[in-house]
Amino acid sequence: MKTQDELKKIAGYKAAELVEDGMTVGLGTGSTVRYLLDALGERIKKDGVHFTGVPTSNRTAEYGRNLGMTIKSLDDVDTIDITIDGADEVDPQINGIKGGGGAQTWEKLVATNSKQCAWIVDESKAVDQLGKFPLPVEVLEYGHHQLVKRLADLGYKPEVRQKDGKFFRTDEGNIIVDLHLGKIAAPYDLADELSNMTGVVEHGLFLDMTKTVVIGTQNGAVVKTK
Ligand SMILES: O=C(CO)[C@H](O)[C@H](O)COP(=O)(O)O
Repeated sequence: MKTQDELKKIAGYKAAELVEDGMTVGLGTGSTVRYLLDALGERIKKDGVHFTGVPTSNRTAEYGRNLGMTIKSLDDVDTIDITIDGADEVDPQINGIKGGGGAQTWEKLVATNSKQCAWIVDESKAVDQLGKFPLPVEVLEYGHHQLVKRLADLGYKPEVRQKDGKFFRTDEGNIIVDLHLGKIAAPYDLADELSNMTGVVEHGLFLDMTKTVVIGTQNGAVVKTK
């Protein structure tokens, strides 16, 4: 029986095959993406593959640079050929929840500006319905008390994310409110509702953003497309 970590590695290494010489590649964030980066680092060393990485977090930028990758900001590239990123939950329509690592705003910006996207997950992330994983919402600190109250009044069970006894901070210096929804019956409506709330920077519902998911399973990598 392979561990969850081994399944993440299977997905990350498989997805590294999607990267071709000369591409500009959006690089996601998280522990599964680390395996992707390791695999790409090996391809740089062994095969001399050259690509430009556009990171979705400072963590990914640093990890990639240490592996010898050329790293550029989204603002310094014209197009992104493919973005490969992790996810916290993926449903059968290949919609997902992202932001467990608090990077969903940059992740969505990079994904939105990519010609194609692929997600890499271990099989525990494949669900029938989104919502068991708390939905991360990046918000401005200013006014967050009022926003959290509003979210609570809507029944969304908000919780301000903490780290080491302080607010968790995104790379933009904002805070994260996790919504404990249990299940999301109408993800498109919820996405619109959250996007329209003043003070919300970006939420972790990623709808119709990718057609491909690479799943690490006990039987190897399974690639699902729609
Ligand atoms: O959205 C993310 C970070 O904001 C990650 O992709 C997501 O949380 C999955 O992480 P992991 O691969 O560590 O399980």
